Amino acid sequence: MARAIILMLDSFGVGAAADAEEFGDVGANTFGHIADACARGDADIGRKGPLHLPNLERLGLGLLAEASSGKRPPGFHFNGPAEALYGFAQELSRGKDTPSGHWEIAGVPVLFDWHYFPNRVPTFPTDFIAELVEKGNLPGILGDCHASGTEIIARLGAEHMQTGKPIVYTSADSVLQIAAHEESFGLDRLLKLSELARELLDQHGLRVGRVIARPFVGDHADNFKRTGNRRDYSVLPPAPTVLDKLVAAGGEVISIGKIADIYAHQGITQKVKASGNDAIFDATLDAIRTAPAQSVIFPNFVDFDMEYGHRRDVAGYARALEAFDRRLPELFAALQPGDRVFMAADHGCDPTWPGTDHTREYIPVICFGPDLKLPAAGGFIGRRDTFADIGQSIATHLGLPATDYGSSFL
Ligand SMILES: O=P(O)(O)O[C@H]1O[C@H](CO)[C@@H](O)[C@H]1O
Ligand SMILES: [Mn+2]
Ligand SMILES: [Mn+2]
Repeated sequence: MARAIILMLDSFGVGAAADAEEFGDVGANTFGHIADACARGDADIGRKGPLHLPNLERLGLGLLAEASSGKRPPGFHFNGPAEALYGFAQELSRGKDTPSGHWEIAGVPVLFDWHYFPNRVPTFPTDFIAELVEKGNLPGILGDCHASGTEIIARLGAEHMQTGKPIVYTSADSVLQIAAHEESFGLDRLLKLSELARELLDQHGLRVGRVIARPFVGDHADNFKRTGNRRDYSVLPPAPTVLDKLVAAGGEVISIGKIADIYAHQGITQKVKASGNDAIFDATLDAIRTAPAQSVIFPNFVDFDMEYGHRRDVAGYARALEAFDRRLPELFAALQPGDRVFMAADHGCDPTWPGTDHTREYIPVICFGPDLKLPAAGGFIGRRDTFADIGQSIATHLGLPATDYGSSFL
């Protein structure tokens, strides 16, 4: 029975990509810089000492990071042979955003330019905001700027609760985010407003990747906290992905966490709601135990990005990686013959880098399965020219029509 499990470690980059200069990201390295900080003793909060990822290390993580960044991360001494195919990939898509990375992994790179909002105040077009205010029955909006989502709710959350004006902001990504209080503004109202924003952007011809609803709770700047009720409203991928091809062939695609939102609910047959890396890991194990042949099981481990990368929380990122690694034996035990696990990321988000945005990096590519025969010479699959090599390998494994981009490493 053939199945594919895609473990998306959101933002886990392994060193500046060849074109990092165009993004101001020369020298960025999410994995390498976390390992450096841990080795220096600078990430001893809730954990201690060098970064310890023994399971990922045996799958080739240290080896591939040396190949992608030119430097073996400190503490990673395993010289192989790795228990997986391992390599790293360059992104073909023009943006370093989540949809571009995800769609490319599924065989569809984004070769057009998204619309980005300029880094000035106001950031959004005035006619668009006027229409949003009118059609959304709003007293106005707050924000209208670039911001980090946690900082802006601390700064404007109280005013939002007093005035009823939602907080509308963006970042270096092609996103429009709306933060509003779950109770005082109302979750349903926020979701409807986000849908309206999506429609209006499309009508205004603004090719914005996602509108993101960011509900939060709390009653004071010190305790405002975003909840798991986040929703992303994406445009459709520009061509059928390997997920669409599997669905067309009668297979199952099981989204765990925010995957369904990222693919605009296309090429998905089951949606499992889960929030937080641990709950997502649990749901992944459940799906591995029950999914039929011809399935893709696709979780996104978003905490790496949302809770630690964007927050520039190095110790938190290290803790989350170590927690993920500790749970891998549960996954190994649940796998069945014919299963192939594809471990990847969608972009970088170096927690030591200036600002709070993503970083243009290579992603790790790791593939293993209980009955996958590894070449005697070792499983290094080199530098892949596009993330789409993963989608193409999935198409090969599941016997689906080839995707337009990528070459299979299986
Ligand atoms: O700062 P927060 O609101 O977490 O926003 C981040 O999350 C967005 C979507 O992943 C990114 O575009 C980035 O701006
Ligand atoms: Mn992402
Ligand atoms: Mn992100």
